This record gives sequence, structure tokens and C-alpha cells, in this order.
Amino acid sequence: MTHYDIAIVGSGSGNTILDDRYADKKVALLDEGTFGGTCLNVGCIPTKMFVYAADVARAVEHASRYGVDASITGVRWPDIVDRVFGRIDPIADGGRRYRMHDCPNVTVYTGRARFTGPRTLDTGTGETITADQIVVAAGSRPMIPEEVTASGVRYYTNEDVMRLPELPRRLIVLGSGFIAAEFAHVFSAAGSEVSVIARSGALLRHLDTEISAHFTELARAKWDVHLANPVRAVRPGASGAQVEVELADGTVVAGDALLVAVGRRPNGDLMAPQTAGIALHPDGRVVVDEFQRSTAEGVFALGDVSSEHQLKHVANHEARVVAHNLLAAADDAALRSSDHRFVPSAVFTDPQIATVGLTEEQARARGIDVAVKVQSYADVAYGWAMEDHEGLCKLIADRDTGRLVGAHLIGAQASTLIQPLIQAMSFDLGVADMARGQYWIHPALPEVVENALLGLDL
Ligand SMILES: Cc1cc2nc3c(=O)[nH]c(=O)nc-3n(C[C@H](O)[C@H](O)[C@H](O)COP(=O)(O)OP(=O)(O)OC[C@H]3O[C@@H](n4cnc5c(N)ncnc54)[C@H](O)[C@@H]3O)c2cc1C
Ligand SMILES: NC(=O)c1ccc[n+]([C@@H]2O[C@H](COP(=O)([O-])OP(=O)(O)OC[C@H]3O[C@@H](n4cnc5c(N)ncnc54)[C@H](O)[C@@H]3O)[C@@H](O)[C@H]2O)c1
Repeated sequence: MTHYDIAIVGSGSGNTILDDRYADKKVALLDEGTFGGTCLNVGCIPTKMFVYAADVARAVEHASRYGVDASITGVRWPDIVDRVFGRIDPIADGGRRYRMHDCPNVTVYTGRARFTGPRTLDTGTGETITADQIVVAAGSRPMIPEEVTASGVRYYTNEDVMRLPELPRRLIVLGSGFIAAEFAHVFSAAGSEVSVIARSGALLRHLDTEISAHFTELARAKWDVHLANPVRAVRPGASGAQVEVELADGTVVAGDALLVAVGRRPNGDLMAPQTAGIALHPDGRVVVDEFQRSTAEGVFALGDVSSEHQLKHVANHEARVVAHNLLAAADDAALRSSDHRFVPSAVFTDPQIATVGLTEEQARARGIDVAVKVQSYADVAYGWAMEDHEGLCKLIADRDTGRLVGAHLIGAQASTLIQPLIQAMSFDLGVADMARGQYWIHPALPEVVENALLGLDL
């Protein structure tokens, strides 16, 4: 049985741990799937490459409002797929070859790893290994509702929908979260008729209620949205459709492809964690402390497998913490904690949405004396240039401290505009200082943030 200093399960964020500090460590890197994990291969990066193409198509569609007449004469879906994966596949392959051939201290195992005892792993390749320290960075997988699996109907997830050989004429999206909102935009802008099926009464309902309601209203104008209408049955389609989804109220939605996007389950449960003393939360996440240590001595976890936030920037942050703590493990005082105080996120749909901190409901529920300002993009000069009537910047501040507690943007470049607000919250910058302690470039779009700050009644 080969013994290692460190074994890492998962080549996504787990792979980023191995910098120069680890050059003299004997390391096993285990992955059952495509090297590089979700973000690179089937997540953040390819989706945003599709989203960019979708944004371009939408810009052409709306060009006439600026006096520029243009029309889309065709969307070459297979060419978009080739462009995206023609760039990504070689990166995954290169990363794998680098670890296998250029890192003499690293052994790559390709198989499903599972624990067979404390700090002992069956690599899924016929070999069992032990290690002084183990990092579980095994990510998450799409959840598939029983109605879908029981139907036997062909369905897609984020793992394969981006490789569809042809654009489906009608796409049914089951779910109403991040993935549903992003792919609905991609396929709709590319020319598919998109139906979105939501169990609850709003899309993206994890967001501030005002933002979620605004997005839902905008979405209903361009997609066939079914709200508060859970799936009763899924079956092969009649009259040419590949699939039919029957909803609780009897509505039947027909489509040529079905995308399932109802959440992702952490992969820890597939690794026999109990045999190694690794506890899981009821939702399947590996239990970790603030130092990313699991309940088993010497075993750390990070990213989707253990985090409340299934986001790549969180996984990256936790990987940096683990990279430090693996080397500092002998000295409790030297350990670093993960910082989850102000975790932002963005949904790259149409329009973009970005958020950090508390929603208005959460702030009020905490008894905070809140000041709220909703600033419309339409009221700033760059918004006029863009003929924007959709964008909003909603800020929530604490009157007692003069600090922001939440920021929520929906509109063009929301994921970029929010960054100074994240910075202010992270570095404890007060609203008044942020608004008037710096220049805001005129007439740039961040004026919407400036005006929202100035509009807070503190
Ligand atoms: C469609 C989509 C779009 C997304 N877009 C964004 C975005 O725009 N921004 C953002 O911040 N986040 C986004 N995310 C979330 C982000 O991709 C994840 O939070 C992040 O990739 C998690 O990284 P990880 O290292 O924890 O897991 P992963 O990158 O999933 O790595 C886990 C690896 O472990 C391997 N593995 C699992 N179990 C085993 C086992 N038992 N044995 C061996 N190997 C195993 C898997 O094969 C995988 O390669 C998106 C996710 C999806 C699905
Ligand atoms: N831009 C980004 O950062 C980005 C993009 C994509 C995914 N992600 C990450 O990946 C995670 C998974 O994405 P997701 O969209 O699958 O999950 P999600 O948690 O965002 O949304 C899932 C939605 O599906 C609904 N749902 C659950 N079961 C259902 C059912 N049986 N029928 C209909 N609806 C049902 C839920 O109520 C929820 O609204 C996200 O939570 C996010 O953390 C991030």
C-alpha cells in the first residue's frame, strides 16, 4: 500500500493547492472525471462563454432602439460549441498532462475514490493508499427529481447540455435557480423557445424579494414561465416533441429537450465518509470548522462538498486556506480561518444580477434599523445612453452604523458594478465616505451606485 504525505480528492479547486510550497511533498491527486473539475469543464467558464454569445445576440436584437438597424441572420450553434470547447478541452487536458508528467512528486489516480478507513482511500483503480493528510474537494453533482428518473426520458444537465449537437427548437428548463436562469438566457437568445418550470412563485427566489420579482416579471415577457406549478409527470412527447412535462394544474409543456437544474448535491456521501469518521450535515455537506477541518483527524474539506456557498470564488478562497493549514496543522495558533462574511454572487442571465450581503427581508428580520434606496439605471446618464428601463441598484444600510449591509443589482454589468460595494463592506467603509470620499467618473455607469449611496436616508 503506497503511503503519501497528502492525498487530494478532486482536481477542481483541490488541484490549486499544489503550489511551490508542496514541491517536496509526496502527493496523490485523485479524480474520477475530467481533469479541472466543474468550473472549467461544465460550469462557470463554458457557461459564461455561451452567455457572452447570447448577450451579443440580444444586443443585435435590440439594436434598432439606438437607430441601428440590424438583424440576426443565423446562429451557428455547432460553431459556438466548437469555439467554447475548442478552448476548454485542451486546457483540461494540459492540466492533467502537467500533473502526470511534469510534477514528479504528484501521482494522479483516475477513478472514484472512497474511504475504507481513517486516512485510507480505495482509489477506484485497484490500488488502496494511505496519507498523513487528506483533502476532500470532491464537489457536487446535479440532483435529478424522481419524476424525471422514473420517466426514462432523455434529459440533460449542465454536464451535457452545452454539447448538444443542434440547438433544440423548444427547450424545457426544470428549475428556477442560477443554472435555469443562465441557460434560459443562452438558449432563448440563440433562438430556442424556452419554457421554465418553477415549483415556487418566483424565479431566483434566493434573492432579495424585490429583485426576484423584477427578474420574474422580465423573464415572463420573453420566456414561457410556469410559476408555483410543480411537475406531476414527465413522459416521452407526442406529435413530434421529444418530451412532455405535465404540471400540477394539468398544463402540459412540450419540448425537444429537457434541462434539469434543480440544485446540486455535495459528493461526500459517495465516498463512504463514515468509515473514516467524517461527519456530514443532513444536506450531505461534509462538516468542517472555520479552519476547513473535518471531524476526522488530518482530513480537510473545501468547496461544494462542504460549503454553504456553491461558488467558485468561495472554493478558491477555501483552497487557499487549506493550502496554508495543511502546512500549519501541527500548530493550532498558526491556522487560518475562512472568511464567509461577505460572499457575493452573480447570475449571468438577462439582465445580469449581482448580490452581496443581506436581503432587505433578512436585514429587517435581524432587527436592523434599515435605510433602503432603489436607484434606477434609467435615472443616470449612461442609462439614457443605453435606453435602459430594466436596471436597478438596491442598497440596504444600517442607520446605526452608517454601513452597508446588503447590495443587489439587476441590469447591465451588474457583476462588475457590484465590486466596489463588496470592497466597501469587506473593508468596513462607511456609506458617506464611499459616496463622497472619491471621484465617480462621469458619465459612467457606476454613477448608478453613487446615486444609490447618496439616496440612502441615514
Ligand atoms: C453550470 C454551472 C455554472 C456555474 N457558474 C458559476 C459562476 O459563474 N461563478 C461561480 O462562482 N460559480 C459557478 N458555479 C459553481 C462552481 O462551478 C462550483 O462552486 C465550483 O466549481 C466547485 O469547485 P470544487 O473544487 O468544490 O468542485 P469541482 O470543481 O466540482 O471538483 C470536484 C472534482 O472531484 C471529482 N470527484 C468527485 N467525487 C470523487 C471521488 N469520489 N473520487 C474521485 N474524484 C471525485 C470530480 O470529478 C470533480 O472533478 C457554476 C456551477 C455550475 C454547475
Ligand atoms: N453564476 C453562478 O455563480 C452560478 C451559476 C450556476 C450555478 N451556480 C451554483 O450552482 C448551484 C446549483 O445551481 P442550480 O441552479 O441547480 O440550483 P439552485 O439552488 O440555484 O436552484 C435550484 C432551484 O430549483 C428549485 N427546485 C428544486 N427542486 C425542484 C423540482 N423538483 N422541480 C422544480 N424546481 C425545483 C429550487 O426551488 C431552486 O429554486 C447554485 O446554487 C450556485 O451556487 C452558480
